[in-house]
Amino acid sequence: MSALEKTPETTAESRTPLMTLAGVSQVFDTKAGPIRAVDNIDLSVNPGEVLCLVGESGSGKTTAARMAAGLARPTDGKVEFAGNDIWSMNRSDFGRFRRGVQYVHQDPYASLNPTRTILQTITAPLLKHRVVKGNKAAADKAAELLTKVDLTPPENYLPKFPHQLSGGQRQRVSVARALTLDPKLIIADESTSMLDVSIRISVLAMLGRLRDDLGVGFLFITHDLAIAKYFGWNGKTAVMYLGRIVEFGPTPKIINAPTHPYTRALIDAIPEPDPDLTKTKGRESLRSLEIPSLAHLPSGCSFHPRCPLFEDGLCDGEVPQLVEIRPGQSAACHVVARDGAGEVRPDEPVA
Ligand SMILES: Nc1ncnc2c1ncn2[C@@H]1O[C@H](COP(=O)(O)OP(=O)(O)OP(=O)(O)O)[C@@H](O)[C@H]1O
Repeated sequence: MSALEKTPETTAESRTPLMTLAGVSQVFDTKAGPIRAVDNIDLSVNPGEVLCLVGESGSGKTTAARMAAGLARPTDGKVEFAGNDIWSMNRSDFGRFRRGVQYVHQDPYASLNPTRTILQTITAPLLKHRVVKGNKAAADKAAELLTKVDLTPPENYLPKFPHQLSGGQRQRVSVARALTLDPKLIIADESTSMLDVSIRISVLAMLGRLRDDLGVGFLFITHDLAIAKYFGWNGKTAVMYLGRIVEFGPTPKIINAPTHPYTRALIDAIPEPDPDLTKTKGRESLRSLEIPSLAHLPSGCSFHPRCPLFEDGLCDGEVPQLVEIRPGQSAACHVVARDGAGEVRPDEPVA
């Protein structure tokens, strides 16, 4: 049996994370010079766990996700699946890894083949990878998967082409296709951001049910902390800024008791009148709204030109490392590392 056939849940070493990014960086050559879209990040997702990756546009979330999915090779660092370095795997193990990690894109229209019916879209991987034998069994399985993503009755959807479906229905088809190969990890990259609010909520609810019923791990990417709160409350959240992780911890702590000034600013930016989120609002205001270019990163902490806690000579010197501020919650901030983030207020319901 190959090392990959033993899933982490079924082995004695059940503490092995499903997915690990260890010291991973990605450098792109651009006209403005080389940019570190992802700079030395460490992340891991345990079997069945949700890890939310949150940050503004351009913070490096998709680049990190593409490396986790094996779609891009890191410039530095290691990507491991079930404890195995994916870039040292032989072809068949790499294929098994790729089947175990499924990517659901932001734009389902771009990721679905417009010339294939939904039946063809779902049955193609089932037949190619011999999950089932024969067209009849594949069609039955496709119907079962559409039912799982609430496209019912499935026979109404199987003969249709992507353009005949709404955005929310197309995204459900993308999720059904991601489930065909019984993945261990789903990477959902802004999977609901293009949908209208009411449809977004119903697709999120469907994803939440799959998360609970299938025990599959999620790397859930969003620019919106309110969505991370909704989907990843029982999991962990990493906040990215300009290619680096600036805060990491259990989602309730990140939402209700953020320590990094950038996380606090993100929470301030949430327009929704959410009483939990507004509790932490209005603590400090940013010194600048301008996001620096990755090609000309500020020295030291790259958040320092915007940061309300900025201290001359401290914040513009060294790059701050992630250090534990409260149990299980770490932040990369010189000032918070030195002064602490204060006690969690009694009215902050930290799980
Ligand atoms: N192939 C590439 N070549 C050059 N630069 C790239 C490439 N891919 C991404 N980048 C740059 O890397 C940075 C991070 O991009 P990335 O898409 O990972 O961010 P993101 O947080 O996912 O943002 P968004 O939500 O807008 O997709 C951006 O400045 C982007 O322009």
